[in-house]
Amino acid sequence: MKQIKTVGVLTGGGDCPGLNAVIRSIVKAGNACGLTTLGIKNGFGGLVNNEWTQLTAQDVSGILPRGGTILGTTNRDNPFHFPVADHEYADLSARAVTNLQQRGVEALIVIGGDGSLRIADEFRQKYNLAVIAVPKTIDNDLPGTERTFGFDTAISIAMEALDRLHTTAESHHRVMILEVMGRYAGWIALHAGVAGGADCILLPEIPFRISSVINKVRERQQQEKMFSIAVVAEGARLTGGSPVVARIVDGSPDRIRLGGIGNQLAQAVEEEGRIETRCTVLGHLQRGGSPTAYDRILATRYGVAAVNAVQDGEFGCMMALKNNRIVRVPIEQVAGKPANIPLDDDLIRAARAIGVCFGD
Ligand SMILES: Nc1ncnc2c1ncn2[C@@H]1O[C@H](COP(=O)(O)OP(=O)(O)O)[C@@H](O)[C@H]1O
Ligand SMILES: O=P(O)(O)OC[C@H]1O[C@](O)(COP(=O)(O)O)[C@@H](O)[C@@H]1O
Ligand SMILES: [Mg+2]
Repeated sequence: MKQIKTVGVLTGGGDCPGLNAVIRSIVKAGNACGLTTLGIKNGFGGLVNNEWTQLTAQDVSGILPRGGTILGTTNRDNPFHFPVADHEYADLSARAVTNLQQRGVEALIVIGGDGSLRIADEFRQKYNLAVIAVPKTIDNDLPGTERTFGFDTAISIAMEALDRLHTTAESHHRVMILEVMGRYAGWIALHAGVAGGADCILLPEIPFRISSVINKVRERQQQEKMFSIAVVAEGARLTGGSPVVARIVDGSPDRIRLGGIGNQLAQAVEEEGRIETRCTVLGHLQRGGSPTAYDRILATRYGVAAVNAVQDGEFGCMMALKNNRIVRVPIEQVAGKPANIPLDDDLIRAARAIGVCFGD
């Protein structure tokens, strides 16, 4: 087996805490076995536009606790459908492959989510490119792994927001609604909701009724709890309805950005339930800042595992957490597959058992 000497690494999609920890881990573990790591700036856009940066031990020094990505990222540019002019696209994937070859890059490590995985898989299929993926996203919406890094930090931030909303809700006898991210999956809402003691948790996986939320608020009032807290995932929807779209992002393959359900819910609860209600949209705070200890550890393990896969010459795989071990799963098994919360999820059951309302 030919030993690989140079790898490229890029970060794709929305940023998330722990990206720098993975980059650091790849560079350090790579150095230890004689591997040179080159950084590609700004995700797949930078691969097409030939934007590179060196990644030596010095370059990654001190980045473990830093949020974001030192490489930059984008959730737009897809090399197979690349924006070349206004509303005009071309397949520039061959140029991306040439750019890799010219730098002597023999394998590409993609740190990304579902969108990045699809692109990595297309490079593997069409060019037989040696790709390895590391599962990144605050949304935890990737199949094949029990955890993506970034998720733990996001739920910790959302939990703290819920703690803070509790004290003001209690003082004013109000309903407080927190809208969290997650795209079409409810992982952030479910985990933050349970950790933050929410009374209602509204998920994309379980369409909800306003009346059910109001009933929960009233039930609590009868128990002399004059305030209630609800967490709503940005992808949650009313029974028979669709998710609320906040904006359309041109040039992004997944053009839809969700958001707005929290304010709609607040208005409905206030009008129909006749109780003062406020909504907070947590937004990009969930993606910013320093990773938790859990995410730093997971990110470090993923980085080392990616280098091990390069050393073993095993490509076309995503690093995954299974039973607290890092394993390799074929990218083709996970790319393009949804990763929603199963309805019999243990945490949904536990939450129901302690009286949490899911709006159904
Ligand atoms: N359905 C899709 N098909 C092909 N490429 C996609 C798709 N969705 C997103 N992408 C591309 O994948 C990259 C990452 O996008 P995004 O989905 O936002 O992030 P993530 O990798 O975290 O899921 C971007 O370059 C984007 O253009
Ligand atoms: O940064 P943008 O374009 O507003 O995108 C927001 C979306 O990105 C996320 O924060 C992360 O999603 P990805 O991991 O797929 O990039 C979603 O939770 C949210 O819906
Ligand atoms: Mg995604």
